[in-house]
Amino acid sequence: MLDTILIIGCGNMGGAMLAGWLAGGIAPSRFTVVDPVLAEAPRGVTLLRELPKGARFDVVMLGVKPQMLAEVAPTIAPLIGSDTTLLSILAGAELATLATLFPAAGARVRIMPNLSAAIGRSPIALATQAIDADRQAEVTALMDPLGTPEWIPEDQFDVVTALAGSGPAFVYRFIDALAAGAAALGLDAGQAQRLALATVEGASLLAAASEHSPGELARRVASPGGTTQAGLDVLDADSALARLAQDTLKAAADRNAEMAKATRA
Ligand SMILES: NC(=O)C1=CN([C@@H]2O[C@H](COP(=O)(O)OP(=O)(O)OC[C@H]3O[C@@H](n4cnc5c(N)ncnc54)[C@H](O)[C@@H]3O)[C@@H](O)[C@H]2O)C=CC1
Ligand SMILES: O=C(O)[C@@H]1CCC=N1
Repeated sequence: MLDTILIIGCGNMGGAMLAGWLAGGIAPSRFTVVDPVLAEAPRGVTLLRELPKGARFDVVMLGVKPQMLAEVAPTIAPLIGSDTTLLSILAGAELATLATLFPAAGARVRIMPNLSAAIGRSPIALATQAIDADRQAEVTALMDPLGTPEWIPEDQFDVVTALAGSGPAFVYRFIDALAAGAAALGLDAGQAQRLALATVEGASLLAAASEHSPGELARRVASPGGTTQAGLDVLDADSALARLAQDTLKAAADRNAEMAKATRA
């Protein structure tokens, strides 16, 4: 059973996952957080400034910056034994690196969530090696309150990190760009922001709930010869948006591969 959970590094992403677990009804008493900077932990969660000595946890989740892994790993390794499931959300930290740094772990799982874990709506990509089926099912169950867990081959982690991990930032830029474009055309800036956000929220929810693909939904918005088609023609000219999206994802995926190289132990 994955009852007790130690989170090492509870910043933006670790904090979002903790918030999602608590909102999903998991008892706060199951969580211990180690973070030297975090001002306070949610009620009922134990907050430590240093790693506990001699304690054992069913799950140890790494939530520090990837650049810190080599420095902190030797102090974390004594906490990890064959009864420990090691989870890592570190972009670019490969399973082979985790195996070198934490050889005693009973299981090691690489995870790529995003900040929507806080509201239980994150894609959760997972990769592992040589895990027994029961423990894998327990990890999936632990991730369920955070969104939609999907096990994927590790060699797809660069692109999945770009899409699912970094993706919210790209969507936020798109919202801002829509709002700025509308403001430039004369709409009040605050109103433009509200309308842009509500439009993206409604469109996403409808796409998620609909039996139709996003492409078909776009077709349904666009009356032939109407306003939408005039706008789509700009996005589609020379595949402008598609190329921009691909270039954006490629830059993020390439950076993830570089970070993996730099993090390799
Ligand atoms: N921010 C995001 O949307 C996503 C981040 N990630 C990954 O999550 C990890 C953390 O990223 P963020 O939360 O954005 O960074 P962050 O800087 O917000 O969080 C890192 C936390 O680690 C703490 N910390 C520093 N030294 C420590 C130590 N020695 N022991 C324990 N805690 C320590 C810091 O006080 C901070 O709260 C990274 O490895 C990143 O690749 C993965 C997916 C999405
Ligand atoms: O920007 C980063 O490196 C992390 C990984 C995915 C989202 N944030």
